[in-house]
Amino acid sequence: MTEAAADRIAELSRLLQQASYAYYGLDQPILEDAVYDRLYRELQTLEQQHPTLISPHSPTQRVGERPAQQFTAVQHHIPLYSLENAFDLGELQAWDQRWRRHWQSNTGNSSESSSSGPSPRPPAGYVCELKIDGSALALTYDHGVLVRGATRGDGSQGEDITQNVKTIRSIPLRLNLDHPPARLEVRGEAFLPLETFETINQERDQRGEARFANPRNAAAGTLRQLDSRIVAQRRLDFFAYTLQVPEGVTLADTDFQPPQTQTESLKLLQHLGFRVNPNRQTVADLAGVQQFFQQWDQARHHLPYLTDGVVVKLDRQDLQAQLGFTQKFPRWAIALKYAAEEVPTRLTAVTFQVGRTGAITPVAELEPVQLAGTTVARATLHNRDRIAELDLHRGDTVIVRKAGEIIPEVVKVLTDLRPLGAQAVVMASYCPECEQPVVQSPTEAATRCVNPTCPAVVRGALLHWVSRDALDIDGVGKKLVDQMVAKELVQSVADLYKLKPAQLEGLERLGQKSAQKLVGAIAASRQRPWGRVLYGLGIRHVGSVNAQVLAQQFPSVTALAEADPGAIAAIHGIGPEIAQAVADWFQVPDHQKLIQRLQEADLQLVALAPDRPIAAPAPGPSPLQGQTFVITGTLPSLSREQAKALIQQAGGKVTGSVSSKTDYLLAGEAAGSKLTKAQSLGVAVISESELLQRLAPPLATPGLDRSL
Ligand SMILES: NC(=O)c1ccc[n+]([C@@H]2O[C@H](COP(=O)([O-])OP(=O)(O)OC[C@H]3O[C@@H](n4cnc5c(N)ncnc54)[C@H](O)[C@@H]3O)[C@@H](O)[C@H]2O)c1
Ligand SMILES: [Zn+2]
Repeated sequence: MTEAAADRIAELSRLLQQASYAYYGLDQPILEDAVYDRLYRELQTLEQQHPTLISPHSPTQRVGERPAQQFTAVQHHIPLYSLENAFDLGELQAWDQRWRRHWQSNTGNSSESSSSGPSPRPPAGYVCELKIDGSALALTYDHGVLVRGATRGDGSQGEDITQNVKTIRSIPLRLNLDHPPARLEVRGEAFLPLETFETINQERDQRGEARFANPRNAAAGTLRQLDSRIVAQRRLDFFAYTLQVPEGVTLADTDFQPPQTQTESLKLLQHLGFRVNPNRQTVADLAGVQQFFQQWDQARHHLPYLTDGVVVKLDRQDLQAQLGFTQKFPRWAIALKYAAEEVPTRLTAVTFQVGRTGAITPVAELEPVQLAGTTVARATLHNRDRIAELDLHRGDTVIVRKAGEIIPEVVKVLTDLRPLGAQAVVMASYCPECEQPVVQSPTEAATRCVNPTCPAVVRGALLHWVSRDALDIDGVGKKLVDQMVAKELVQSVADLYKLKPAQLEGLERLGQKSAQKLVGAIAASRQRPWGRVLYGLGIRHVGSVNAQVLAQQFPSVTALAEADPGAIAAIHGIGPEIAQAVADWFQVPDHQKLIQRLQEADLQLVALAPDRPIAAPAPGPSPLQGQTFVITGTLPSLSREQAKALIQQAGGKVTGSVSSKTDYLLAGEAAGSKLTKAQSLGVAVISESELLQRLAPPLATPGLDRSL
């Protein structure tokens, strides 16, 4: 185990070092920040578990990079630190506990508040500031005059970029004080507004130069331009966030009032002539922090500059002084990061999924990670070509991406972190469902199972058929479809229309009544118009909109099946690709058979006026033969449409108004005038369950010989 850990530590350190150099030294990152952060965290955790393996050169032991050659290196008067990251609220709370414990042990266990429990609570307030995605600057003002501007560098040594800093208009060259102290240090973030960033990249494109990956690198690169005139053109901006009085500087005889809190510091910085980010808030507790964080999660996207989190700082500067710094971070501040869209994780296995078209999708099974606010344990690998392109191997560290609502996908493999002797991942050659050999399409990347009775294909076809935009059959979900296919009750969508309640009863969570209801819902789908049926067939490229267009132009299945692909392609909005897919579909004998069976099952394969009466009842027992029903009120479980279909299927007739010819009024809740009329005419009034009982006996008894 230690050996594996040592290997991983070595690999991670090497990669992070490379990335850090590319990032700070060249301003051309090779990793996304979020990916860097996670790998860094992994290294940190491993080092904590194996402290003997920590090297003094580990990326966890240092801040930033040494200053580059082209500028004069300068020693910072006060070191610049990095910030610790919290990736969620749990980590924020852990930080809160940590500083409190540290404070307790360093201040002799005394609590300023009256409580003396295990967790001391010095009165804390927090300042929430947006974490500006730019480059840190250290500014030195001697007697109120800007004398030096430096990059952070490795935290103790930075680069002297005073000439460049002086071009930034939001940095005052002289402080707004009549009697300034001998020295003041100001820190803040230099950044490029998004708009400027875009312009710079366009210019770089034109000159054939590499684009900057993000505004932060562009800002850092700009600050280290040797020609200050270029810097001046680029219009960097600056937000100040720290004001410090170096040790030994006396404030007597000055008009400088040292601030006691970060809140006061920010106000004072503004007064001194700096731009301070207005989007900040002083809050009493972590709930306030959370609220600020959430508020800016969306709002930050409307800002003209990039932010990647919220910096939370203890407001009281006496607390800050008592807590001090670790080797890299202040103990009194933390960066709460917004959810990333790309993170690294490890591939544990590759599985294969069969879709309704038989297409086989390789799926990466992953060590679960938090990504864009959800836990991700699987990601799509798309197809065979993609696997090859990624050069995916078992045990690889991969980068998964999830933006917006998109399904997570593997976008990259970190080959530097590949375990020794790892085996390449290859596409399945047999269908994982039916074990038939798969077929590689000659024209596209897809690999397919071409077995028409492959359970996965049948299940997919059924789920598509019952979906909302297709036949919209209520109550048929994935679970039920899985069971119907597994029990071989249904092998084609046409089989649905032959189902009897008795066959469905006993399937998981399906009683007599719900089986009845389901058959009713299936029967009701016979009324869906031709366009929906066409969409339900699941012809490739024929989405619900295309299906409507086709159904309008070709008012029957025969017309469409016999149409020339050229005629189909000529329709506005339909192209040759769709036309060919339609023509091909009708060529397949299995599909022709399906159409015939759907015709027999009385589905709408012809466009008709919408008020077309319901089709003739399906063959079978007709317990309601010759009886006339009227439906009123809200039924407890069936929709009116479903009840109507059930009655008609059993040979009954449904009319709209009660008369002496009405045999039954099927009444639900809130039945009104029809009920009164039925009662006055002496028409029998029945409930939904009474109706279902009338339908049930011949259908619900398994094994009953219905040919009697
Ligand atoms: N992509 C890569 O390959 C790569 C390599 C190295 C580092 N990085 C990135 O750099 C980060 C580490 O760099 P870092 O040490 O600069 O830490 P950091 O950027 O995570 O946090 C510290 C910095 O935040 C900035 N900051 C912005 N707003 C602030 C505010 N209101 N108050 C205080 N500070 C504020 C300051 O510049 C400060 O130095 C990592 O989190 C990583 O995302 C990326
Ligand atoms: Zn198969």
